[in-house]
Amino acid sequence: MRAAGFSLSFTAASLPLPSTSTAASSPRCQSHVSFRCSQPRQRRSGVVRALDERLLAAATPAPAETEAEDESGVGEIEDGGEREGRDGEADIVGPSEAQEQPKSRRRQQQEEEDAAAERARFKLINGKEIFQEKTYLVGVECKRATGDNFSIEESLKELEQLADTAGLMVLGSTYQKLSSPNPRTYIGSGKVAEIRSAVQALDAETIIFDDELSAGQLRNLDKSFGGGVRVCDRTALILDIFNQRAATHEAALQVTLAQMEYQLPRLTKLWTHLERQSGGQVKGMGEKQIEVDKRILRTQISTLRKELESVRKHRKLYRNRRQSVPIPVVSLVGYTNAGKSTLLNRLTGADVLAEDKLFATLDPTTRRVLMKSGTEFLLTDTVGFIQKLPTMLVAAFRATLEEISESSIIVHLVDISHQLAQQQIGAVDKVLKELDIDSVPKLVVWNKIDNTDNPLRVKEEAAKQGIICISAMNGDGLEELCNAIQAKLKDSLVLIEAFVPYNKGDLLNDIHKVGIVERTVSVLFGY
Ligand SMILES: Nc1nc2c(ncn2[C@@H]2O[C@H](COP(=O)(O)OP(=O)(O)OP(=O)(O)O)[C@@H](O)[C@H]2O)c(=O)[nH]1
Ligand SMILES: [Mg+2]
Repeated sequence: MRAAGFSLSFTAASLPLPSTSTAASSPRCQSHVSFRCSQPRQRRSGVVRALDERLLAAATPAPAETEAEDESGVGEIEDGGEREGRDGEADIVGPSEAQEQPKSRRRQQQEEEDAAAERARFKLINGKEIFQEKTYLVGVECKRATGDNFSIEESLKELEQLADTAGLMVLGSTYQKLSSPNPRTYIGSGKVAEIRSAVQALDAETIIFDDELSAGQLRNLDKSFGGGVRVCDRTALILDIFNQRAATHEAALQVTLAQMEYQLPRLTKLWTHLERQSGGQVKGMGEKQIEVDKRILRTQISTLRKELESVRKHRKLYRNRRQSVPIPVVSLVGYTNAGKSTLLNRLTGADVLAEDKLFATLDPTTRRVLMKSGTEFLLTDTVGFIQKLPTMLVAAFRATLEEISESSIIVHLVDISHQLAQQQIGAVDKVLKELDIDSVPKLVVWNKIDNTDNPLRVKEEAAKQGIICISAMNGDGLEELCNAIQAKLKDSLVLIEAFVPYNKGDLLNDIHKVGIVERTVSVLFGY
């Protein structure tokens, strides 16, 4: 008997594959506050919603200070009412009908203009209608912060970008230098008064704080600013963006879970007026109500967790099935807006949304990349990171993010044209460490080289550090990147020696795809 075939030495991986995303709609809630406005804002949408909104609407009486403010506001906006009064006085001196008519026409015109301006504030973002709330931003610069961190100006600039992504209209911002944030009100009482004046002058509707506020801080700030202004924090804003952008069932479940966990300790602020009404009884109405609400919320959280678990089990099964094709997986990680989706689209011809907004991507997408050498790998694009990433969000997205840990290598994409590239690298490394995935082999890649002032100098600097420079936008450096990925993959693959009979030649094709063939020897033996 004669046997002939190829004796091969090749390296290959056997790794799990992340799932590919599918589209579905996410839940969205509406907010309700209506004040100093010529038209009711029934479709108004803001940053702290859902249960907060329902409870706030039912429970919060307008504080005296706000009522006074509202009255003046109504006077201001219902200009017509005031004029009518003045017209009434004028009647005594006898205004002619001819004089009244242009006035009422002017009033009507004014009302129409106001209504048009109000309508213009509804923006369509990701297919959802968002009301552009007028927003004011507040931060604290802690003196003990280390030099590695974002400066307060930079952090507020990023908060402004986040607000813009959420569809808010930022009117201004301020910050205070403190040794540490005030435990009662985050900022000092003088600063609270200053912000109150600024917010009134600007007619802002929402104040967003640059750090996560405790339940107590939120309650105290709510009281200080009065019921007419919504107070929320960076975490609520990020959660809101995630809520707006969640496109798959799993992402929507994860975001809702994170939102509920955020709301649970903060429910107290909504019912305190009922506690006051109870007149010092041992257990006030509010206290009972809040216990009921917390119980409802806890039940919802545990139902959500179970649902999420079953979705994940299903996805894991799907992933395990795909593991039978052992193609190495390369995960793209990086700060939000670094260009991950643009790179995936460029390398694979995928059609993932890539835009100049933060958190454009939430759900992982995986596509095949075929290199010139004939070798294939799977490239996964996933959610971007940000400094001060809310812990409940990291927890909720842990399962999605942990898939990164099952990759052969991680490509850390950096927007090198960004002023804060170094800080962003630090923030990404921190999250990778938190997720325990800093041990996966990593390739650092500088993107947006075309957007730098001096690309040549940046390339020289990168070469010194063994870093690859690319432009996902115009394709510069992509071949070099693929070669570097291939070289790095080789390190993570295992060596296999195999004998492939000539009559099983099709296997050779598969081997070339899943691994890197190092040596092929034609063998003829037998009888
Ligand atoms: N000039 C330039 N712009 C780029 C490049 N790569 C991406 N961009 C732009 O950067 C913006 C963000 O790109 P995305 O691909 O959405 O970034 P991302 O990392 O996926 O962002 P998230 O999904 O939010 O985490 C888009 O406006 C891209 O057009 C590049 O190489 N050069
Ligand atoms: Mg993206």
